[in-house]
Amino acid sequence: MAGRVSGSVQGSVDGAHGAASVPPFRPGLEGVPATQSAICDIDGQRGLLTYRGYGADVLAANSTFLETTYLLIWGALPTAAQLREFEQEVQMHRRVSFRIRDMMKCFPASGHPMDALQSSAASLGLFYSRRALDNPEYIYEAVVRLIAKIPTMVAAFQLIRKGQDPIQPRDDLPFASNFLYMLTEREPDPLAARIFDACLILHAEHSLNASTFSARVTASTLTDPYAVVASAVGTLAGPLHGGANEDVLAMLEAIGSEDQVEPWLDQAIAEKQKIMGFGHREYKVKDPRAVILQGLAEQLFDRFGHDPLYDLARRVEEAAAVRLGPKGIYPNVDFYSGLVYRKLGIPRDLFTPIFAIARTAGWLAHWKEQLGANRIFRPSQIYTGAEPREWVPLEAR
Ligand SMILES: CC(=O)SCCNC(=O)CCNC(=O)[C@H](O)C(C)(C)COP(=O)(O)OP(=O)(O)OC[C@H]1O[C@@H](n2cnc3c(N)ncnc32)[C@H](O)[C@@H]1OP(=O)(O)O
Ligand SMILES: O=C([O-])CC(=O)C(=O)O
Repeated sequence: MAGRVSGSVQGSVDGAHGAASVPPFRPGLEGVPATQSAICDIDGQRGLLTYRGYGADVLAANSTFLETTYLLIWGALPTAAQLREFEQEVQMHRRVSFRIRDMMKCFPASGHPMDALQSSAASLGLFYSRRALDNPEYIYEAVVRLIAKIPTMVAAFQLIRKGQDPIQPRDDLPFASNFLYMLTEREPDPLAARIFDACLILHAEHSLNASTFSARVTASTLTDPYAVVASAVGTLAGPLHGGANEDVLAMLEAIGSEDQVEPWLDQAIAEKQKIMGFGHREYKVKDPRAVILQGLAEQLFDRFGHDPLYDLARRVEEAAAVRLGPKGIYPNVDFYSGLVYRKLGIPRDLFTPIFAIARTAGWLAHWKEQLGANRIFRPSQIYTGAEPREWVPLEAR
């Protein structure tokens, strides 16, 4: 049967017998504006990314993750006093209830840390479920709690699954250093901490990507911010989105050596496989974040020793440019981030949870923006199922 649009915008899909004009169906909503937003802008032809008008490259070089979080959520750079207060509040709320830690001890150690994070993020709603969505203080407190506690939960699951007790956050350490400390039980090298903080800035926001769209749809029902973040975490986990960062390293290992790059790519492209860490709905050039992350990886290699997987990654980029470049397919943010995290000694299945730590800033900025001009998301669909038909009793089927 021909598709039929359900809902209040009626008319035929092909326009043959309906007076109302129906927007064309675009799989994946490609090019369809689904919201208005003042948070982030992407110029996908020139490879430019700004948060609230500031270049992401400028922020990565000069700001901190908490300052950038403030900027994203409240729209302007904080004054020194505002930043100090925000940092102190976040620091005071880093601890996670022993009940949540005990719950995490019941999770299977073999489970993926993104699943552990989604469940623990949602569980925060059990403790702080009050919804005062029109109260700026409630918004501030919820932002502080989520930004502060998500990293603690990621680090806690890492230690719990190794059979250890989670360690408490260190009040004397800034955000990035404290996370690395909670993960590794060692105070990180200052360069490593600075580079990690820059990675968080680069992953903090990216307009209406799949997980942020999820966050906004969930927010539009006026549910609590813990449910908003939990639904976004679940969306980020998929291999077409944030989950690609761990698959990139698996792909590089599968390729194995530089002489295998071209035959491996040729076969993968012939089999219509997606090359992980390549391609983007918005960018038709190399993702500007990939350029910066590559530079950060090189800084780490200069200081802590080279990684031969990086040479392989560069060969893949070169060979892929010839084959996929003409289609506008280049490395995205996930291509080089794993090499940075690997050099920092972070286990591979924590790459996407780290992405989630950073993106919580963007999700919350969109949550707040959605609440400011809310209308529930409820698009229409094109029905392609059966025409109304007669019920057939079980014994007659
Ligand atoms: C944080 C992030 O989410 S960044 C993205 C992380 N995801 C990945 O790295 C996974 C690999 N990449 C992809 O799957 C895609 O490029 C996405 C999901 C990022 C974007 O998808 P879309 O905009 O829907 O592009 P779509 O999948 O329709 O691809 C368009 C064309 O480019 C090709 N293409 C896109 N990405 C790739 C890729 N990574 N490798 C090979 N071919 C690709 C498709 O096969 C398709 O070709 P065709 O027109 O000949 O059929
Ligand atoms: O924008 C997208 O579709 C995916 C992405 O790069 C991100 O979320 O950082």
